[in-house]
Amino acid sequence: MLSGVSEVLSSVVEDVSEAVNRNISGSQLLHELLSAPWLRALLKIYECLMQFQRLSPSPLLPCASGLLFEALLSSHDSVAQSDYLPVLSPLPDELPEDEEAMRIVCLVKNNQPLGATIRRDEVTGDIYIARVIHGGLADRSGLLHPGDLIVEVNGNSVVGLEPEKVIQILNSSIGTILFKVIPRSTQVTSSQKPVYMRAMVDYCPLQDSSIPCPDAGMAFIRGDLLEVVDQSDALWWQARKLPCGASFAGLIPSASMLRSKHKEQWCIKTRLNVVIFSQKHESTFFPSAGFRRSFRLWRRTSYRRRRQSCTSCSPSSSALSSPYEEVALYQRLPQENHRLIILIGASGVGVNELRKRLIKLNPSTFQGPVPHTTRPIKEGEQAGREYHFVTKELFEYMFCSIFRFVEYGESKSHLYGTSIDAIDEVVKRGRMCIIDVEPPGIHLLRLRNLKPYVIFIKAPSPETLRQTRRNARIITSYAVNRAFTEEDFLELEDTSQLIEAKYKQYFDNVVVNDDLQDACMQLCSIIQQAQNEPQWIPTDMNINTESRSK
Ligand SMILES: Nc1ncnc2c1ncn2[C@@H]1O[C@H](COP(=O)(O)OP(=O)(O)OP(=O)(O)O)[C@@H](O)[C@H]1O
Repeated sequence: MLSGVSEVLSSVVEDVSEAVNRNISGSQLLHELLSAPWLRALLKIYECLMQFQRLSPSPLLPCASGLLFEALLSSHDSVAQSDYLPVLSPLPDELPEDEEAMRIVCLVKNNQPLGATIRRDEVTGDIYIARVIHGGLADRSGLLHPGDLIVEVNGNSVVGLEPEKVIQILNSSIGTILFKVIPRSTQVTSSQKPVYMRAMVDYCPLQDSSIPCPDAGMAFIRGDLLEVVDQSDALWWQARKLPCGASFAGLIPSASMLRSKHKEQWCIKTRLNVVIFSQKHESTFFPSAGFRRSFRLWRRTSYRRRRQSCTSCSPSSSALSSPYEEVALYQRLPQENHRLIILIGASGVGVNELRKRLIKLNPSTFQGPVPHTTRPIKEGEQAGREYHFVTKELFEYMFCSIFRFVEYGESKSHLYGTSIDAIDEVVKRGRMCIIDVEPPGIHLLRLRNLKPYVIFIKAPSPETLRQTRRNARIITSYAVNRAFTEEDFLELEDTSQLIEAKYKQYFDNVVVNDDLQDACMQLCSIIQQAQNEPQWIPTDMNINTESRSK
């Protein structure tokens, strides 16, 4: 009867097809429905199930009796969805305390150094990883750490070997290097944020006998911007030079290390009776008497004397105390005061000429500070326009007690000077203050509210000076105003180099004053950038507050 369901269906379909032939309305639709394959398949399943039921099947395993079909399918689904990884047996509870886990590290050698230094324990003869260079091969592998004990390199036991011998094995390995190491029991994970610093001294690892690994050392010169990525060692830091070229860092002496090195060198030199710098002059950061012609006074007679005092290449006392200066990126906001623009250069190079031209070019933007003087006011002059006319007592008070002068000088028994207040006045008025000072004057102006941007006006070669200064006049005293001589050109180049060598760490930019027009245009664009684009500035601009109050 059950198998007859399909047969009944077939005969019904036959009848319906006859009705289709006779064009009876609706028969076509009914025929299609009854001939549908799904209906036939469904009937087939039904027939099979009925047949099984008739046979009364029993479960193969006794425990499976009573299983519901849905439960079976649900079990199948949950098994199919699970991951079954091999389960490791648990560690025994009583492991011996001196049990050491060995780690096998495989590094693929490329053109870069491995980026790790080693040291030998003099007592045990064990070889350890001393430091891992940031960004190097070993660091990027994440598998070698300072303090790891190296047991084997490429199958060679290194215990008791001289570090040089281990290096030899490492250097002679081609392709991959297999280390067997016992990791340091407590791993120190260093997650230091980089600190940005400007180098205030020069350093060359090849001339430093104390560096643990000269090959890993990084040379730098004053003014270089360094990204210090690791300061975990008190003596040796790791850093990269910015803008960043290398992917891995180099070793540099820490600030305290450099301080003691320079102190040592300084002591040796003073013992040899070599005058490195005028200690009194540098420690107070106060410029020697003498000032630029922008004060309408003359200073050139002291040219050679000044050269000795302010352009010696030796480290200054400030560099000795802070061999690195921490810096941060600063972007001036439109509502903030403009940064002070300082022009520095050898006397006669054209600093004053460039400054005057900039102001003439855009008098509503650029302005110089009004100097103070003790001389009496002349006819046609206006107080606060040409000069601030003050008494000698007030001038001396400003100079001695409140340290308000950036530069000062005396001419024909009258005192002249540029004060910080006069600079402040220009800045507060929303103008861009542009000033030329003697190099030591930079220190006094490194103030948070002024955020000075220092541009070095460099002398071109004597050859270019000869060509460009044919019609220029040099004023060597009130009485002498003459053409440049060959000696002036050589001296200009010489002094320019000396100033650069000593003060370059303070320069934000350099302009070579060859063609006057070009130099002026270059200055304009640099100043624009200084005011509107992010620049690295010392994190603490008030560094002179302390020295000035001494
Ligand atoms: N690029 C240049 N080409 C030709 N002449 C120049 C150039 N720069 C400056 N001069 C001329 O050189 C002379 C000296 O320049 P300036 O007075 O500006 O020197 P300075 O650096 O301010 O030195 P000081 O502070 O001793 O006066 C001036 O006559 C000036 O016009």
